[in-house]
Amino acid sequence: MQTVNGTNSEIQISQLQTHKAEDFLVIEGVNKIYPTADGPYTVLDGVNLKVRESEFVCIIGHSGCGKSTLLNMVSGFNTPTDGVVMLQNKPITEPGPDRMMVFQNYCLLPWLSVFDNIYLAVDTVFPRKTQAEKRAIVKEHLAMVGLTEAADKKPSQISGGMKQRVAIARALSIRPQVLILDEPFGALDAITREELQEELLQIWREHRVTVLMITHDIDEALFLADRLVMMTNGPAARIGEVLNIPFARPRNRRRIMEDPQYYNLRNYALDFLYRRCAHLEE
Ligand SMILES: Nc1ncnc2c1ncn2[C@@H]1O[C@H](COP(=O)(O)OP(=O)(O)OP(=O)(O)O)[C@@H](O)[C@H]1O
Repeated sequence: MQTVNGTNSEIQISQLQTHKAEDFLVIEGVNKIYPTADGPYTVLDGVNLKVRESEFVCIIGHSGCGKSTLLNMVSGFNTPTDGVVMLQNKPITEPGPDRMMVFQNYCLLPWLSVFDNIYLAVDTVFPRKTQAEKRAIVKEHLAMVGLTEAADKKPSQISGGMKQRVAIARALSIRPQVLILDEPFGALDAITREELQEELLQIWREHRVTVLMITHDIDEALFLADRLVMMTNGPAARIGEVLNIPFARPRNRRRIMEDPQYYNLRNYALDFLYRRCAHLEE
């Protein structure tokens, strides 16, 4: 074995670590068939994807192609008909606090305050921590999303953007390894959406959490992701192509939009979604 600046064992260890980092989350040969009144309905057919630790991956595809079905298998709320989804070499068979989901419709408990919505999650996952420790975690995460002042408000008293900040803070407060976002900003106005994208990038940078995010917005994906996974149309959808997004981080929206590569990538993705994914299906 060739050695460079070190012993054989050092190189073997670094190779192992590289291998492990690349195989952090593995989706392998996944098919999903739903039984329906009209017979079996194949939603996903042969989906394979490897996600590195701390990677930010966006998933795009036409409505109904099976994006949520796929991410629900990562969260453990759904299971593949064939194939396997593994996190750090362990098959995912059920939901767990190592994988947290954030949905478009926030899913906050309306009768609890902002503070208590997060506290409930922290208390459930860390029952042995003291009350003071749990309150400190909640405060830290409220501050992270700029909502310290809104701690005592009920969800009905805050805006959609604030609700989504609470949902993100709640998801991160239990320190998941994977953050799964299902169109999290789909219901927000354009300005709030851009603000939250910036905040999400900052949080991701600080927490180094692995992110899987469904979006319908190519610009959002180009701003946020390391890779954009483009799915073919359903039924029997699969991953058509994966686009590497090369922009340096930290990203500046204006700067990347001035980069000629931006429009090449954007046009490439649009072409895939509106022309080639249909062709692939044929
Ligand atoms: N439990 C189920 N039984 C039968 N069919 C289902 C079930 N769940 C989802 N489907 C169907 O599977 C397909 C994929 O649904 P899914 O929600 O995963 O798509 P999606 O790409 O996330 O859609 P959207 O972008 O509109 O949210 C759809 O045709 C849906 O109707």
